[in-house]
Amino acid sequence: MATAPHLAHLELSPLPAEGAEDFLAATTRGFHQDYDADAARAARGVLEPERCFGYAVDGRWMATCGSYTRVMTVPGGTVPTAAVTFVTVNPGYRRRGLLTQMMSHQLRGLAEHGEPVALLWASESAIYGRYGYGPATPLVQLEGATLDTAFRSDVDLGAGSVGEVDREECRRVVEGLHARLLPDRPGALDRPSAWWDAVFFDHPSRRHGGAAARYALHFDARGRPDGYLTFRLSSAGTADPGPGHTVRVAALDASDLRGYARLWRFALDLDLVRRFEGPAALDEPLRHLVADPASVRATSTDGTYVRVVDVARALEARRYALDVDLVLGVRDALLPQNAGSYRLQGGPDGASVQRVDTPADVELDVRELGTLYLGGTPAAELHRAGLLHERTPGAVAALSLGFSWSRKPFCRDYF
Ligand SMILES: CC(=O)SCCNC(=O)CCNC(=O)[C@H](O)C(C)(C)COP(=O)(O)OP(=O)(O)OC[C@H]1O[C@@H](n2cnc3c(N)ncnc32)[C@H](O)[C@@H]1OP(=O)(O)O
Repeated sequence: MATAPHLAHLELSPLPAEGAEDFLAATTRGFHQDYDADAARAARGVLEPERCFGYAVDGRWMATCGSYTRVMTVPGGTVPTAAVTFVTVNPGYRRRGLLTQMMSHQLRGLAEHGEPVALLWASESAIYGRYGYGPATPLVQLEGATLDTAFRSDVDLGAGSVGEVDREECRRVVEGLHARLLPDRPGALDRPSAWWDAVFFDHPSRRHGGAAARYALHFDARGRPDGYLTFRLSSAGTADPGPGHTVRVAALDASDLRGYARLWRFALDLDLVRRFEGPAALDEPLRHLVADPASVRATSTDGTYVRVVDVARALEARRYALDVDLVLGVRDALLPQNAGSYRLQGGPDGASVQRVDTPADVELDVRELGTLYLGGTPAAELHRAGLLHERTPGAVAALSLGFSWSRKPFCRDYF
């Protein structure tokens, strides 16, 4: 007979090297999804058991947590990053502090292992601030009517073309392109080889009512692929073959603007399609290509959340748009060893950070530092909201300019 939750003995345990099955089943249940053997196989391909743990009762996981070893692009560099995932607590065990225990345990472990930054997608935006995670990569949901999206007459589509290809051909091109485009996009993650199967995994359970994923490449004037598009058509309400589909653009990128523009035209000009939607970066060029800017509606939401686990190493990993020399006073209730005053001397060529005893120019919580870290939100905005305290006049303006970057952060990888 199952143990009653209020009588269960709860002790954090690591996930054994073998036995991921029940762990994955518990996470699936935690997200109210049906267990699917193919999806579990795909998840196992990237699972790092030594980074997973939780609470088991009667040999079954009642709370789960884990992370992946990734590297994230930051302005002008990269930083080793724990991509946090699998966070669930079984309904019988909720709201008795298990998540808080798991978050504390995980953050202490990351600090010990020297991983300076943790990153996650929050299922609900109210959960993770209390653990020092700040919303760092604003995510924009684009949508509109395809027939309204004519481009400005001065948009150059170049002399290339777009053609549909199968998944394997697209994947080969994207693998090369991703490595080339990665350094230019703060917030983006590297993709160790096992991740490519996960990125191109297109199981029906992941389609959210849409049809199977389709793939297209942009070929430059000489026929070389230099851009790609992953899309699916939502078939909701369109059982008959007439017009009325929505094209969901899952990913679109190219090494130059002409390819980018032509890929969008391909998606927006699909016959029988009347609406488009898809996730994009805050600085998505599409909004500037259309003749009628109102034809592309953009709703901003929270994307990934950053948790700075080691202030000095995290700040040294990035570069700064302008020279900054500031002392930041950082509060960190969960990782007291991370709290303190740090002198940041940085600029376009690099940065150095030292712990100091001098008074801070700006005081902030580690959560706000996470929000600032990738340059997605200016410090002045947080200051206006009362979330930073300026002790030296002008310090917030300097922080805003220094932390800004030429590209907005964006993360295309869901984990
Ligand atoms: C990175 C990822 O994997 S994101 C996925 C997160 N998981 C899910 O959304 C799956 C469904 N939800 C769950 O499994 C659980 O509700 C969890 C994991 C979100 C929370 O687990 P619990 O063990 O109940 O959280 P715990 O008891 O430690 O609560 C800690 C605090 O967070 C608050 N909290 C917990 N969940 C939520 C929520 N969904 N929304 C707002 N606040 C929340 C609690 O009220 C509590 O607040 P307090 O410290 O002020 O008292």
